[in-house]
Amino acid sequence: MTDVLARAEGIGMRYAAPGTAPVDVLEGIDCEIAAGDRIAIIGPSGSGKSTLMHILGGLIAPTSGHIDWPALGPRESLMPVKVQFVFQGPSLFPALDVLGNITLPLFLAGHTTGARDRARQLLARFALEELADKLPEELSGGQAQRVAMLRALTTAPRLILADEPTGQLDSHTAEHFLDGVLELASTAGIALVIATHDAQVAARMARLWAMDHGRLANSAREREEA
Ligand SMILES: Nc1ncnc2c1ncn2[C@@H]1O[C@H](COP(=O)(O)OP(=O)(O)OP(=O)(O)O)[C@@H](O)[C@H]1O
Repeated sequence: MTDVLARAEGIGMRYAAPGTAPVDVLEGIDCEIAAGDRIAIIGPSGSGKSTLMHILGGLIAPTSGHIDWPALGPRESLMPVKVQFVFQGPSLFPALDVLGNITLPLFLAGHTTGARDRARQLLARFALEELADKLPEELSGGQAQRVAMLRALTTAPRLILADEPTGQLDSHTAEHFLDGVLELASTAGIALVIATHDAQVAARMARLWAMDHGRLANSAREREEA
């Protein structure tokens, strides 16, 4: 059985809005995510990190190249159980409390029994249990980011793609939170891909992908380890 979760070959992404010149935001990207991988994607703003993650998780299709998910199946089967996203912007549903938000993927997948208990345990694991009944508008940015990550963990997906998941946390809280996430991901066999501008977060991941103007350059660290 293959352990390749996602495999991209020659991926390109061209945005073409009516009346404007087309823009190539990704070009010629080859990459692979294996089961249990820990990958940091770094690179300047606008270099294409989010776009690449959205393609790798099947949220959008590339305009050129090929992508498949050998160990997961067809694109339409990926979400919400096998692949989860943590988006850069606010992504919690305003009308649901924190428990409702965390359990949403479980309900969508039909796993209703014990869902709220499981979510409470997850919150307690991160000392966030006092947030359980709060609405998203009552949370700080950093609390909302952590709840979004817990929502991604709740179905124990094979792959989580997280866009700047610690961007609104102070460095101590970010490190502590990441410790817990990495531990849970290891226990549950979840591969984690994180786009980050935080060097300390990137250093915690086993592999480093460096994006530059829509291209993926193998980083020094990955070259050294090859
Ligand atoms: N839907 C879209 N239509 C047109 N252009 C887009 C679209 N989405 C992204 N882009 C452009 O693609 C480029 C790459 O954006 P992307 O968000 O992938 O970069 P990023 O590296 O994640 O940036 P950041 O670090 O600021 O989050 C940017 O120039 C952006 O303006």
